[in-house]
Amino acid sequence: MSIATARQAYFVTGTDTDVGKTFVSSLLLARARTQGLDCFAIKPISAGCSRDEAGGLISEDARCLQQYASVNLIEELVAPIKLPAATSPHIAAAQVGERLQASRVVGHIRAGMSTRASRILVEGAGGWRVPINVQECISDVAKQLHLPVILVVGIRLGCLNHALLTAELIMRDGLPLAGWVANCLHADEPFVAEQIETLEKKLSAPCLGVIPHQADSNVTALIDCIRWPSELVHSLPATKS
Ligand SMILES: Nc1ncnc2c1ncn2[C@@H]1O[C@H](COP(=O)(O)OP(=O)(O)OP(=O)(O)O)[C@@H](O)[C@H]1O
Ligand SMILES: C[C@H](N)[C@H](N)CCCCCC(=O)O
Ligand SMILES: [Mg+2]
Repeated sequence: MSIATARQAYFVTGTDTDVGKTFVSSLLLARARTQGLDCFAIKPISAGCSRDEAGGLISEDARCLQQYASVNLIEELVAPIKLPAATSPHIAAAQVGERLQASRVVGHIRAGMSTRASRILVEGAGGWRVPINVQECISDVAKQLHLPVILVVGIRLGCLNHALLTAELIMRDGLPLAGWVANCLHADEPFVAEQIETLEKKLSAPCLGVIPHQADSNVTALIDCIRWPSELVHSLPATKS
């Protein structure tokens, strides 16, 4: 098995909710797919699910991720925990009389990850320290999985503080930050280049891509804007012997 086809799995977090974790994960899947790699993503906790005609819960994130995956997982594996309220997972769970537990969430993810693939993503819920119960956060799920982390930075005013705090916490939690992605959420955002330059200087992990605002949300047109962390390793210049 070559390095390119060896299994690589990452936990995808963001500087906040709605910063493009699903969008960037879809883009990474689309890229892996064009490289002929087996890939899929799991969205372990989906809060804010809509309802189908039969009253069943729909995880829009999971549907989007499945659309770009090349490995077709059953819905229960892609989106094992679906909650109707569009709020923090611990509140959404309490609304339906449930209590989430990191070890059980991890069990669901491991079940999904037992499917063979070269590239696997696990999308978090909101940002790194989003509570899943009174004691535990979504970061505890990532920690128990021991996965390297990809940080999606939604480029907007305030993202520098959020990105630097998140990167610091990921490393303090003992997980490697495999890379970060600058996701341009808005077409008319001022000082985009300056903010990205600041992050390049202050974050120790590599930038995996700068994703422009894409009005029609068509990720396929953007596959050259991003790299998987392993691709950066391969693009490093060879050392002289
Ligand atoms: N580069 C972009 N260009 C245009 N629209 C974008 C871009 N990135 C994200 N969006 C849009 O912003 C919205 C939020 O993105 P997304 O759903 O990926 O966020 P998220 O971080 O996954 O949120 P959640 O915390 O709910 O999982 C979506 O409507 C998405 O299509
Ligand atoms: C419902 C939403 N789209 C996310 N899935 C959950 C976001 C939780 C954010 C909690 C918080 O940081 O205050
Ligand atoms: Mg999402």
